[in-house]
Amino acid sequence: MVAVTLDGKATASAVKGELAQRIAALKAQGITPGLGTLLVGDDPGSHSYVAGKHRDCAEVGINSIRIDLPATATQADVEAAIKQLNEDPAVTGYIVQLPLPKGLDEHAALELIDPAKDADGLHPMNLGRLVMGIEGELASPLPCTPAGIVELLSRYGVPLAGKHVTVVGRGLTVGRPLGLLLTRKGVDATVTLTHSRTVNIGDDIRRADVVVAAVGVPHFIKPEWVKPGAAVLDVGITRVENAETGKAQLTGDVDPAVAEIAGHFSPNPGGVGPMTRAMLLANVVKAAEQALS
Ligand SMILES: Nc1nc(=O)c2c([nH]1)NC[C@@H]1CN(c3ccc(C(=O)N[C@@H](CCC(=O)O)C(=O)O)cc3)C=[N+]21
Repeated sequence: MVAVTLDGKATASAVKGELAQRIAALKAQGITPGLGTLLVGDDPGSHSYVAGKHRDCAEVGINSIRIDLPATATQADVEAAIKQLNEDPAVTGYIVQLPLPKGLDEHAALELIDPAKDADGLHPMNLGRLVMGIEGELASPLPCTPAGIVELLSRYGVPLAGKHVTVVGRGLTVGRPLGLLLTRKGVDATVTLTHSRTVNIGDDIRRADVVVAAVGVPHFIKPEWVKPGAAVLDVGITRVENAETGKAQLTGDVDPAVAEIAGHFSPNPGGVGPMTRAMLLANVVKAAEQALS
């Protein structure tokens, strides 16, 4: 069997097309949504992701505001930049690109983001609202990668209600909030959240109708662990240097042989990454709409 590809690039394009219409409606009312990014240091991966986010903004008609700080920036520099983004009326929503360079306090930085401008949904108040299952007006913006995963599965008709999802990785941006999202009323999956200290992880993966790999270990998920027909999403990515060319190569968390066992498979790149970016734009548009009402 060859798995159906969960094409994140094409799906993200469709999402962006829908957002462009909502952005046009906002502009007709005199409002242009703005996405801010704060990037600290010179990690090439982070630079490439942030550049992608600004390209997306240009494509759909969102203003972008970019603050880049050198690797030598202090915690006070980072906090001053956050204050500036909180106060800038052109910024509807923004993100602090993670990880911050060693020595800087990410949790302290996230706490300082104005929760109403938190385009990642990673402020403690917004994560708390997600835990509490608050809906409507006060609902938190959803963390972008988890929201992108749920949106991608939904657009391909992969069911989640009553299904068993095994999430591999408990990080702040993917695994931990994904568990919260998948178990919400209306999504209704049963989740096993696994991590580096899980014993016999293959057993947890073999039970799953949907496997989400977000560990950052190249080709960690083995074909013999996957139930035939399961949906497998490859989220983690590692830059591995090619021994011959010396060029950095992107390698996902899933062994490519899994594509022959799975029923649906999201590649990396071209899978969840573009969806993450589309959900970020969606959070900014939603924040602009809410500021209006
Ligand atoms: N505050 C914060 N929010 C984030 O959402 C966040 C973050 N920090 N830190 C790093 C991770 C990683 N991340 C990606 C987003 C898009 C792609 C993406 O679009 N990837 C393309 C390839 C891009 C390339 O070639 O470099 C793809 O998968 O096809 C990848 C990774 C967001 N993150």
